[in-house]
Amino acid sequence: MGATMVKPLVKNGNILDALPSQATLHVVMLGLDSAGKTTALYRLKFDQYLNTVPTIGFNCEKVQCTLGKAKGVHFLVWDVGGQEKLRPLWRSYTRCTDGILFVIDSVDTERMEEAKMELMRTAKCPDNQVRNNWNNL
Ligand SMILES: Nc1nc2c(ncn2[C@@H]2O[C@H](COP(=O)(O)OP(=O)(O)OP(=O)(O)O)[C@@H](O)[C@H]2O)c(=O)[nH]1
Ligand SMILES: [Mg+2]
Repeated sequence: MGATMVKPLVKNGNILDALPSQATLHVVMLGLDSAGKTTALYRLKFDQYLNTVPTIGFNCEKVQCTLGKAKGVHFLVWDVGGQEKLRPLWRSYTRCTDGILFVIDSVDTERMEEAKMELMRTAKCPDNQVRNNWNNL
């Protein structure tokens, strides 16, 4: 499992240096079905590997960073179902978010091209272009 940030919050410099303390940032987790999104979310939230079922709709958890430069920052993580029939809905989740995590199952080589296509489609969406504006936080 791996993840790529396709909507960076700042153009230059360390993203963690730019985070206001005590901020709550909205992050959307995307990726093909069975990529491991919900598993990763529950690992972040509960520090455990839990059994999952395919997500129809979304899961949402607030995760607080307790270490390092991001200490005190909260992330509201939206984990959206990755089945093909659900992917047209991704845009409505990414439109007003601070960041996107794209999760890939690195051993699923047969679907790597499909994952790449969906990642590129997400990255090219005009709503998801880089913005460099902290005024709304
Ligand atoms: N071996 C291994 N299995 C994993 C890993 N992450 C997830 N899995 C398994 O892969 C399956 C799918 O994981 P989910 O987290 O439900 O996948 P998802 O991306 O949320 O899938 P959708 O909700 O359908 O979009 C489950 O059986 C997990 O236990 C991992 O890092 N390693
Ligand atoms: Mg899921």
